[in-house]
Amino acid sequence: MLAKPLTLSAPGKAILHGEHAVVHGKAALAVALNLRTFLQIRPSNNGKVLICLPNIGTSLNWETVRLRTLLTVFSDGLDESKSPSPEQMDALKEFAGITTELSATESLGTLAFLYLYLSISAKYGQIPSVEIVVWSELPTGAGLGSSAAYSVCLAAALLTACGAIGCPVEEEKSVVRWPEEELELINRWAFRGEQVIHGKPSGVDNSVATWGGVLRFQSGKITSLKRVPTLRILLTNTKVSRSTKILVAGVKDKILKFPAIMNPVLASMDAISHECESVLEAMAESPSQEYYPVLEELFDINQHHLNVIGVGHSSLDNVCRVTATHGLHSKLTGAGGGGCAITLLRPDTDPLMMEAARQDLSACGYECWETSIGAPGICLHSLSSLKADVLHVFNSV
Ligand SMILES: Nc1ncnc2c1ncn2[C@@H]1O[C@H](COP(=O)(O)OP(=O)(O)OP(=O)(O)O)[C@@H](O)[C@H]1O
Ligand SMILES: C[C@@](O)(CCO)CC(=O)[O-]
Ligand SMILES: [Mg+2]
Repeated sequence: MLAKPLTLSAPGKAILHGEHAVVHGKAALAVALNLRTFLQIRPSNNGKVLICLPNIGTSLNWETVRLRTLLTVFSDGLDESKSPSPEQMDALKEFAGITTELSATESLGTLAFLYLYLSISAKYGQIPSVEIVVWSELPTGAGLGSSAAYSVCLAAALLTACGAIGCPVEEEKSVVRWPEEELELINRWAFRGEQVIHGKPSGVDNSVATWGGVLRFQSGKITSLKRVPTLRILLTNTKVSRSTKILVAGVKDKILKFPAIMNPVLASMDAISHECESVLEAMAESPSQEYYPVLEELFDINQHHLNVIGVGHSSLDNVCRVTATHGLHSKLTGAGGGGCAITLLRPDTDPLMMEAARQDLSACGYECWETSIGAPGICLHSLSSLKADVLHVFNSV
């Protein structure tokens, strides 16, 4: 099916408000970042499937005839709205020889790939021999949606290789996107990849990686915000590792243990997302500095809430404290427990003060960088449009 190599990419995301609450049916506001995951898929004629994941130091390959033996486990319930079953996951773990020797990072990335490869192959009756390389500008497991960008890239590449979606070509365009109904299919399959990695994802991260821009997400309903002001955001990676799956499970336990205490907190997080959306709309309508104190206060309140539901970390509190000494407001983003924080910058934030804040954060061992928001979702690239560092990775593996 695949005639030539394809290169595609999907963005990471930052959640402004609503992380964790969104898993329990509340609203989240999320923005696509200009940090992306790139995937190259190449047709192969050696009867093997190879996956190379340089970010996590993994390179694995399997004979397609061996993969074919697993298809029966994946051919019941071919509806893409089904969740991965425990039997399917056990079969994959046994096949891939996943034991405690493999780190969770490697095993989850491998399992998500095998799950999507076999489910999409079973559904569309193809078992393509391909080589796949995935490389990301995003830190892995740091709250910026690396798992969703990975799942969206895999879903788009495998659906294209199996002929389930077309390969959009527009002469003279360096970047092209799939039509809306094909994006919906990519997003549905990517959600299943996220289920392998996260356990119980809400779907917000894969939706942002698929559609890009700025989204409100609630109970599976995706609304693109058409008019948003230009926001400046500083990202800080505390480099404290954590797992979204474990954090999401911890919040669920707390809600079950203390429903009367936790549910009002989730309701308040929902109200914060709605309030923030109204403020962003008003700012887009008539830009004014007067909205910033409101956005900053919402960051502060939500950061306290996230600590209450048990997803804070001393390193994240430290980012808030350090940035506050420079008059800036921060909160964790994504699953928390370490990983990244976001700091709101005003259009007129003094560059010297910003530099002082960055130096203080670096002195704590954190990495920080300013990012722009609202990047495009999953897209196909022409080789000539790829940046040198991305090309270098693909040419060297
Ligand atoms: N580029 C990549 N190569 C291989 N595996 C990846 C890559 N990016 C993400 N993964 C997989 O995703 C897992 C990290 O997912 P996790 O959901 O815990 O973090 P995140 O998506 O970065 O943060 P959050 O979900 O809070 O936004 C890794 O352990 C790995 O299995
Ligand atoms: C923590 C969480 O709300 C966001 C992770 O980026 C999980 C999810 O929505 O799937
Ligand atoms: Mg994730």
